[in-house]
Amino acid sequence: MSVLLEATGLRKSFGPTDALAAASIRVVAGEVVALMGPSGAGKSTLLHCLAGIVRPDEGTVRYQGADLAGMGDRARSALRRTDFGFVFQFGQLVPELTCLENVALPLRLNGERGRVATSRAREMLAELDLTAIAGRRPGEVSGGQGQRAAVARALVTGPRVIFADEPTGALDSLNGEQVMGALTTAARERQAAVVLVTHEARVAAYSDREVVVRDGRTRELEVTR
Ligand SMILES: Nc1ncnc2c1ncn2[C@@H]1O[C@H](COP(=O)(O)OP(=O)(O)OP(=O)(O)O)[C@@H](O)[C@H]1O
Repeated sequence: MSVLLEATGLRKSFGPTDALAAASIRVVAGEVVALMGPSGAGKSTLLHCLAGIVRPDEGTVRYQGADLAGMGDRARSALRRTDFGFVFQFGQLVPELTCLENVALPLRLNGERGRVATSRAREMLAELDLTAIAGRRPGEVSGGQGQRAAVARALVTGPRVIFADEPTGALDSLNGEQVMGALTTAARERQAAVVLVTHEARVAAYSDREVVVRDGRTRELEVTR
């Protein structure tokens, strides 16, 4: 199995708060990893370090062998656009754009022509059973539909890793199940890895592997599925 991401000995402080104390993790191609643990344990900070959004004070993050700290800001931003996808708790779709335009947006930002971007976005929405809402704005769809559109937007560029921070945190359990089902099925079909932050066991149950974060430290949990 090829290692996509490898973080070792991560430390990160925000003023007097040690968000990460000694965090290490490996993510291989195509696996779904859940970062579990109590509120304030450092899960989101770890996710942000892995995605090159936050720079750790100590330790290294390697993506396909390349140290993120050794890349310039532009190279890191380009990597986030081409190789990574993101799903957050509150979708963060652009409210003025339709769902179709939202899903096409990452392709447009990567320089894809409008017609090609629209047609791929349409296919992605269809795959997630969202054709009916293509022309609606995020304010005109349900929370679950909006989150699935956010999943479509994260997947449309064909990323190698999808980072999902509490993607079902604002949903009821039925919608949460649908979003997790859509995210993990589509990711597995594409051999994309998913790094998922959650504190809910039923959400973590969609993962292949659980890593517990406590007081900024990581611990691998043995799970049998
Ligand atoms: N930008 C920031 N500035 C100051 N403190 C921060 C910042 N980001 C995180 N922290 C602090 O670092 C610690 C870890 O936060 P983090 O968000 O990583 O935890 P978490 O496990 O994701 O929590 P939750 O489950 O509540 O989202 C917390 O004490 C938090 O208050």
